[in-house]
Amino acid sequence: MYKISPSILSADFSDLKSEINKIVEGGADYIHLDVMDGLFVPNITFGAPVIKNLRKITNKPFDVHLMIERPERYIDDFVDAGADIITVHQESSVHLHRTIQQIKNHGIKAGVSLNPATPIETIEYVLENLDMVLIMTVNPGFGGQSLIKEMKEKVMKLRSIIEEKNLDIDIQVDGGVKLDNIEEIKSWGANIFVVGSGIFKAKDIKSETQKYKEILF
Ligand SMILES: O=C(CO)[C@H](O)[C@H](O)COP(=O)(O)O
Ligand SMILES: [Fe+2]
Repeated sequence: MYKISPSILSADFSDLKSEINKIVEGGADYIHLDVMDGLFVPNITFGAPVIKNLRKITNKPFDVHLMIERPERYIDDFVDAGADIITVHQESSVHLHRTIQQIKNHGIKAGVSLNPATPIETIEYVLENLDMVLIMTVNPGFGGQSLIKEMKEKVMKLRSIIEEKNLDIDIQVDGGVKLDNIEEIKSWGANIFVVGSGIFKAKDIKSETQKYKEILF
């Protein structure tokens, strides 16, 4: 039920193969891939061609977090690149329900992410179509930021809606997740934890990944 999804955003981009192998050896459940377009967020990372090449390294599920405007334009490319889960932002897609269907029609998992300022109510109408909701606990765009504690109420509210409606939806938390706060975030009701700088800025990436796994079980 509880999963770690290390984000390669803080990895050494000149050596992604060995960086990814280290998190896989450490027990990473997913590989979190942050795609940024310089429009939706003030930063640019990588796109589908890079992900397609990374696909050669591991069979671990690719958890693709799209921080791009009008993501519906690129869903097919990211599926072709090997995405297992595609998460789009509520704020980036005007026809959100249609975008989710576009993802689901490929037979992969669909997630929707909410910026810190976006309330849960904006996605209640699509919840039954989703496999995952990603609650951003930082303003998206960069790794290494501090978790916004006020997101506690949002995660707890979402968990109670999911239980009330008896839905099978993962709650992923992304941004500022560290060894010293992950247990508290787990108690809010999140079950998938994205960890970027907490893992990739550590001296021993493999053993740091193992520590996150151990703390959850
Ligand atoms: O989506 C993201 C930023 O927009 C990243 O996944 C997130 O910031 C992970 O990095 P860190 O754990 O260092 O906060
Ligand atoms: Fe992310």
